[in-house]
Amino acid sequence: MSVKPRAIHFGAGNIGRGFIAPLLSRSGYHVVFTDVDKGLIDTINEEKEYGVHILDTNAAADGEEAEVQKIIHVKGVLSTTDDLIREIEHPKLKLITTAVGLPVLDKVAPTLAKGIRARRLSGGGTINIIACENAIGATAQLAEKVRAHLADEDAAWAAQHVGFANCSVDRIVPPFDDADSVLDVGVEEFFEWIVEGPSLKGAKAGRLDVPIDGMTLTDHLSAYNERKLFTLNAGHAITAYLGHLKGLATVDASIEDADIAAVVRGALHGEAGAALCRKHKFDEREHAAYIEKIIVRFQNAAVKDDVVRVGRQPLRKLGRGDRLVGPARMCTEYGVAVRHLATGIAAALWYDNTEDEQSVEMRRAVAEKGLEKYVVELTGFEEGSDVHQHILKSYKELEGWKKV
Ligand SMILES: NC(=O)C1=CN([C@@H]2O[C@H](COP(=O)(O)OP(=O)(O)OC[C@H]3O[C@@H](n4cnc5c(N)ncnc54)[C@H](O)[C@@H]3O)[C@@H](O)[C@H]2O)C=CC1
Ligand SMILES: O=P(O)(O)OC[C@H]1O[C@](O)(CO)[C@@H](O)[C@@H]1O
Repeated sequence: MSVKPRAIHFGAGNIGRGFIAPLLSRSGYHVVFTDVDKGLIDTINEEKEYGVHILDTNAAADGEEAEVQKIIHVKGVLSTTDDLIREIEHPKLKLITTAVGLPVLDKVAPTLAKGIRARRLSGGGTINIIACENAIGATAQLAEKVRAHLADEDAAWAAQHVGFANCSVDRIVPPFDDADSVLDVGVEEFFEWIVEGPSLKGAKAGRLDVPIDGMTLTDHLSAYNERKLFTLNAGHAITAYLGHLKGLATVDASIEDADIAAVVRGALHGEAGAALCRKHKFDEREHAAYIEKIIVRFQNAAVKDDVVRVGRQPLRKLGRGDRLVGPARMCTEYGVAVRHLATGIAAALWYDNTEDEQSVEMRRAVAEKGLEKYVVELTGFEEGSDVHQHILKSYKELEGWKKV
């Protein structure tokens, strides 16, 4: 039996293979992927390794080959079988992570509950669970869903032996098909994984028994979470929706457009950034540098990130606490005028992609309910309020941006 500590990662997709597993693997964990996709799990078990290609725009411009990091000795188990429950019982298991998409946590929760019960009955030790999804408090949401499936004695055991820690994950990992193996992934060099330290359980409370190289622990996660979601994700979404409107295919092409870059910079520096600095007391100069570094990441042509990937599921992205309406609401709370963010929200409302169910539902609702009422329903900004008016005004103006 391997003596290595083990980690199970739910979702062997882009973030799982391209971000979380590489950090776990280089920190000495044996990584077990679990996924609903049988073909993917079979391939993981056949190939047992894959490459992480670092997509660096400068190297690509100089005609250099991308650096490839090999991830070896990985294993896969199908998430719908009892093999997964046996993995959760495994005495060497230390950590469970997820990157499946926020709505899928509903499906992961009953399996985790079953695994926690099995672990208790088999005398297993303490584990930690971290949901690496693009949402504030994703692990807390998962914890609540898991508890709903636990019997009292299992819940009592879990309260002692299972840590649920929220986190913020940041690395752009688009779909990648420039390699021979379907398991290979292409990633930007940058990454940031910030985890709520006080929620971790183990030999020493507040930290992992086997630390992860590249993971930062913090006592102030909510500030970092909002900083990331309301900057990286906000700017990314605005770039994608405006790019789509102008008929541009990728994020790098969109951010090269001067009109789009002006809206993105206006939204991030003068609005979301101003509100974040007021709320969390971030140093203004450091925050401005953080924003500009993100814009350089968007400009990375080697990443070739499709606007339809970044704009996927617009209704989720228009959620009240999410990347567009969230910072706009924070602005109103901290006395910052909302203009460019209103343009971003309007651009999201224009997002018309028949292959995206949420886009279809949203465009139908705009037509059936009328924009005025629908904006109130989605954003909570009252009809006639300053932000509501600016969303409507931008929506009209953006019609002129549409590629005919
Ligand atoms: N791709 C990126 O650059 C980033 C993504 N994220 C977040 O990470 C999460 C995953 O995103 P991606 O990796 O891009 O998606 P993806 O679609 O590449 O991977 C998701 C994987 O989850 C699997 N899955 C679906 N239902 C499952 C279930 N019930 N049990 C186990 N596996 C299941 C899918 O088969 C797929 O392999 C999302 O919440 C996303 O917002 C966060 C930061 C960066
Ligand atoms: O994964 P989501 O929430 O649909 O949004 C795409 C966003 O997530 C990322 O994949 C990573 O943070 C970004 O590339 C993008 O802003």
